[in-house]
Amino acid sequence: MAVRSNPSTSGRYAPPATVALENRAWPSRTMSRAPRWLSTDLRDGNQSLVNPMSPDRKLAMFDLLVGMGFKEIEVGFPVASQDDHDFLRMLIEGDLIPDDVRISVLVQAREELIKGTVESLAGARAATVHLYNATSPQFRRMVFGMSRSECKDLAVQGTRFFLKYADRLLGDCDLGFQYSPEMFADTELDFSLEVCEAVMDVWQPEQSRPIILNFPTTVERSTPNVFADQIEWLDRNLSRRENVCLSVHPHNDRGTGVASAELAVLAGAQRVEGCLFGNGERAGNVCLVTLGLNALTHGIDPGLDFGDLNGIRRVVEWCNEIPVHPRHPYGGDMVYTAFSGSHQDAIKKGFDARSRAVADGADPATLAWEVPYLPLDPQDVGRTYEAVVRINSQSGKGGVSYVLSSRQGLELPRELSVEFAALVQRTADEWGREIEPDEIVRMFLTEYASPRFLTVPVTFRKPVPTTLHVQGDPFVVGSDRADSLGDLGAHLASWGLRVDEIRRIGAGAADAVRDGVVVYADCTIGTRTVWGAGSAASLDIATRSAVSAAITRALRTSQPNREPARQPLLGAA
Ligand SMILES: CC(=O)SCCNC(=O)CCNC(=O)[C@H](O)C(C)(C)COP(=O)(O)OP(=O)(O)OC[C@H]1O[C@@H](n2cnc3c(N)ncnc32)[C@H](O)[C@@H]1OP(=O)(O)O
Ligand SMILES: CC(C)C(=O)C(=O)O
Ligand SMILES: [Mg+2]
Repeated sequence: MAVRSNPSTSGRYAPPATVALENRAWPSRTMSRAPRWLSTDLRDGNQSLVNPMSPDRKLAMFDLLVGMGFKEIEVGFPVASQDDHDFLRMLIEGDLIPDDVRISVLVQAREELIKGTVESLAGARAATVHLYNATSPQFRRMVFGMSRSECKDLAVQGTRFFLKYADRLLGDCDLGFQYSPEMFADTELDFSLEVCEAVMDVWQPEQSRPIILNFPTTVERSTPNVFADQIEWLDRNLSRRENVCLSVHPHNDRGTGVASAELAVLAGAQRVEGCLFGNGERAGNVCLVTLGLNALTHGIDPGLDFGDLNGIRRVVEWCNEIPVHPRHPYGGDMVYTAFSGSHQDAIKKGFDARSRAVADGADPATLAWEVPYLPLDPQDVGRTYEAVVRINSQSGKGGVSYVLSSRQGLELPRELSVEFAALVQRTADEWGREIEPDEIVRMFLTEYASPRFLTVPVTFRKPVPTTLHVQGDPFVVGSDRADSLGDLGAHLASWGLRVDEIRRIGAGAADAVRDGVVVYADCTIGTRTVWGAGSAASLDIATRSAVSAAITRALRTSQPNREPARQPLLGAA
């Protein structure tokens, strides 16, 4: 087969530009606090949708953002469409903007559009006008047909128009100003700086009237380290730095929007613009959920409330009419789920260690989160531990034990869990699908317990050599009060059981043993070791039930044509 030549090697795509930056500082910094966030869900997010949001969807998104704690929200491009304009008016006239929230609106550097934008803000208490024009060589050449100085002049004139109309029309508004050199990442750095300095010469930032300079990777083309270098270079070279809020607006065309934002913050960015779940043009704006929860998992308060992430996701999906990917960091359906055996084993051990620490007095609210394979405690984002472990043919004993323990409070002895996990795995292979937790519980009870004997006392005619694994406290339940495990063995022998050994397992606090004990009997029947399980309020009945179950199993499994487990087991008797 002929191999086609790769276009990247034929000169059609160029390697990224690099930045000559001496002694770059960002690689050795760590983030110590969250940046300011601006949500552009209602602007960059909305402008990228097949169906831009209807007014009720816009309002649901706005309420969500306010509820999460966003203090800066770009609510639209009011001169772009009647819908955007009307929504802005509704927010202002309906007094729907909380006092501590600043709205922002986007506009091109064109006089009539700036005038219309300023007019649309009449009555607003606090607002930022966000002016932009592209500055890259490609745009100057192909889109605007402008020289560098003409392109700079576009930004300068735009700022002047803004001042002119703002002074005339918005006397009482606490008005902020933001400028973005669109296509910043593709623009010569010295030219970006030149344009921003010229804009600042007009705006004259001061402590009481700062400026937001916002640097977008309008189309992400470089690796995040290059963007970080660009931002650190600006951080060093911008004048009036103390009155500049250095903001970034990463897109995700190369799939590195989050990394670009994080490295940019290390490089000096103080503010990040993005969208929830990474909605936005093409491959999206940077995802603010990921950024916020990345901060949280480094012990940094993101200043945003992610406590009901499923609820947040539902609103976002409804507004955007785009589903969130099941593997989306932190918010996807499957991101707290392990199917594979070794992961499940480690997760179960992690949870067990946590339970032990809590039982020893540790406060779960401050106990370090160390459960393997789970970067975040699912409960911190309103998820449960329910789906942390799911069972299919890739699963092992750790996962199966986790399900029985978390669902039913059953703490299986190791040898039994090995045996049962093999049965589950064979069944999953046979069925060719995931096995639900209830099916696993049912499968265990069907296989190892003998409901008929649960409450019926049985005397064994032939002694059955047995090792008992007792979950619960045999000394405080039922009528089998005994002073030691040795006494207990003697007592059980009086019922015809030859008990070779009694082992204690489990803490005994789980549902299954709250009112009694669970006994797992490891019986030697003929030449075989056969397990049975029984649960009852008193130890002797639980034991006889377990041994009876083992004998029944021994008979059943000695039949040559044993039927495979029937599918589905849910609801089976
Ligand atoms: C990277 C981003 O996300 S930027 C935001 C993009 N968002 C949007 O564009 C959504 C809203 N936009 C719109 O609805 C429309 O573009 C409008 C209403 C703003 C303007 O509409 P129109 O003037 O009819 O159309 P259009 O956008 O095609 O105009 C392009 C013209 O504006 C110029 N232009 C484009 N951007 C800018 C800018 N930022 N500043 C000044 N002029 C600009 C172009 O060079 C072009 O000029 P030409 O007509 O002389 O060739
Ligand atoms: C308007 C600007 C900031 C933008 O959205 C971009 O360049 O991506
Ligand atoms: Mg954008």
